[in-house]
Amino acid sequence: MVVTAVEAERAAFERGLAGSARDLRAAVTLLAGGVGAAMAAAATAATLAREPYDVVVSAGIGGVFPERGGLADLLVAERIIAADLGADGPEGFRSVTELGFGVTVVEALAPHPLTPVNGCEVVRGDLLTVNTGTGTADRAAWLRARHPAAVGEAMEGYGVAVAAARFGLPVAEIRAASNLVGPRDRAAWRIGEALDTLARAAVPIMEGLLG
Ligand SMILES: O=C(O)c1cccc(C(=O)CC[C@H]2O[C@@H](n3cnc4c(=O)[nH]cnc43)[C@H](O)[C@@H]2O)c1
Repeated sequence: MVVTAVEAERAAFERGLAGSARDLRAAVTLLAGGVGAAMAAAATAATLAREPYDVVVSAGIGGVFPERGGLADLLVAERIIAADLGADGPEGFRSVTELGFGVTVVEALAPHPLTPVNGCEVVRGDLLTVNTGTGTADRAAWLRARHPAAVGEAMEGYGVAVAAARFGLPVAEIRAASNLVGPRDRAAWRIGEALDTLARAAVPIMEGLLG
């Protein structure tokens, strides 16, 4: 099953699968589950409860750390990390794991091999799940310092990962970079190009995961 946040991402993935030689479109359930980890977790869990699946993929657009990649690159998670789930205080932020409440880091299936998709680089590393999209250099620097292996951020991966784990299933997260993580610059977002990358990556992603 592939879980996106919004319909445009779901449709892009479907468009990509429609071109597959083997009938991947029939083999893959595509779900637009909503924006944010809570919406993603609820939608994923509700769907997983209805029928069995082999693997769950969180897919969509996301922000890329500019020193790790560029716009329209494909980001592949090696780990999915809830980056701002915790508590702030005078000594700084502590994750819920550091507070003794749970797990904020989930190992991900990173499909191999995933070679450049129509000229776009494939960048592997940690993908951060945030509740608030980064909009300042300070926030980007804070995330970078806490997560040196992070390649990008989005808002749903951890929710999908938690739901998949509840059903004993492996999870992957794939993001096509629509924007840079840093000071807010909405005019610089390249959502159309990112959706094209997502469409072109759909078949290699699913072949990499399903074999
Ligand atoms: O308007 C803004 O400044 C802004 C900043 C970050 C995120 C948003 C969204 O509306 C994101 C909603 C949607 O897109 C994914 N996404 C894409 N890029 C990012 C990002 O840099 N940080 C977090 N989420 C991102 C996200 O997964 C949501 O599904 C607006």
